[in-house]
Amino acid sequence: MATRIRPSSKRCAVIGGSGFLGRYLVEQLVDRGYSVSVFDIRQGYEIPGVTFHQGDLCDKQALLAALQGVSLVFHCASPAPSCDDRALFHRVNIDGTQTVLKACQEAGVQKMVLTSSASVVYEGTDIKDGKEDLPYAKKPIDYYTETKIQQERLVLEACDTEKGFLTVAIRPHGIFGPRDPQLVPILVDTARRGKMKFIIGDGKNLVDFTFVENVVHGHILAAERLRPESPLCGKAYHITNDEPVYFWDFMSQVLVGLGYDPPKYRLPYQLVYVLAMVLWLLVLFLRPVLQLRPTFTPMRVALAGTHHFYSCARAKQDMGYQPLVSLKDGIARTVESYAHLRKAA
Ligand SMILES: NC(=O)C1=CN([C@@H]2O[C@H](COP(=O)(O)OP(=O)(O)OC[C@H]3O[C@@H](n4cnc5c(N)ncnc54)[C@H](O)[C@@H]3O)[C@@H](O)[C@H]2O)C=CC1
Ligand SMILES: CC(C)=CCC[C@@H](C)[C@H]1CC[C@H]2C3=C(CC[C@]12C)[C@@]1(C)CCC(=O)C[C@@H]1CC3
Repeated sequence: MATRIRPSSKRCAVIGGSGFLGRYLVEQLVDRGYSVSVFDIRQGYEIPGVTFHQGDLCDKQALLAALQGVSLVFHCASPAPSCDDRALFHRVNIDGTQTVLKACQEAGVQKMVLTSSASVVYEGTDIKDGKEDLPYAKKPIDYYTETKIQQERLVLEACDTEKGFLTVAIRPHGIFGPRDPQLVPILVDTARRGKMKFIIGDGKNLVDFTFVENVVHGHILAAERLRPESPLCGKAYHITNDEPVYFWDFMSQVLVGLGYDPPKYRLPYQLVYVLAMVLWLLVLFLRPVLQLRPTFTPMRVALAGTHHFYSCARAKQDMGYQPLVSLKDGIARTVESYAHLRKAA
């Protein structure tokens, strides 16, 4: 029989630690004196003292090897929302998360912090100052959201104070910052292709964009405050910058910061949404013969034209959360870091 190493409270594992958020989390944990193991299907970087375990989270044996002696697990792995592969989302976010839970329990892990998403309650229509008690979306906008809902449910239901296995879910929204592979690169690519000329709707829809270091701060606070007697057990928490911003102002600030023109012509939201729907149906119809990836998907149009901002009052109350970096500073640091994506003079 394999000998089990006794878990140490400062020993943690970050599943998905090679990703955008995961790497920031690892760096901050190391700075705070944790000993960190990363488990991911890819190794993106090296940090002295951090152990990398390359593997698929659907493989319990591979996970067990990485979880030896670990008392705290952060699970922030997921396929990218843009991949649109239902089977993959299901396999990783649902079946894989069940495997992670089993492996944690077998390895004697005591706490697990899941990176969920605020979009688990979003159905493509306005959410203003949404609280955590909103019901899960009955009609999720995509497969990513559908499987994030089931993932969050599984993790929160696994919380069991008697067995000594505690869980909590963090729901960030619109994470951005230096090294983000999605938001700024998609935006710049769209601008370079001359498709960032239009504002969808009246331009006054408020949205949360959250600087990555604030998201990390929320995760670490949650881990450190998660105890058998604490209110965090089995609960979900919104973590945002707590400064909702007009979606189109945020986009314009990033674009202008990088030397591109901001969008200025208005298009009615309903019209663009219907056009995106038609285009999407056409793409589905042509899929057997032609692989197309339209910029304007119904999901993206909804994100760009509706309100979706969330209250983080519960995180403030239960874990003393306050954002550390303001939106203004976060945008400035992000723009500065993407010098290579600046418009050529
Ligand atoms: N980026 C955002 O705006 C938001 C992200 N989230 C959540 O935050 C988490 C982290 O997201 P990002 O850092 O943006 O994504 P990312 O794509 O940069 O990182 C995800 C990591 O998971 C790893 N991974 C994927 N499948 C795996 C598998 N089968 N086994 C092991 N590792 C696997 C990937 O290799 C990658 O390193 C995800 O759970 C995502 O759903 C939630 C809300 C907003
Ligand atoms: C707050 C939140 C959930 C942000 C999510 C980030 C991405 C979904 C956005 C990042 C760049 C955005 C973008 C569009 C939609 C939403 C994003 C992909 C458009 C495609 C919307 C329609 C346009 O006019 C072009 C936009 C490019 C950038």
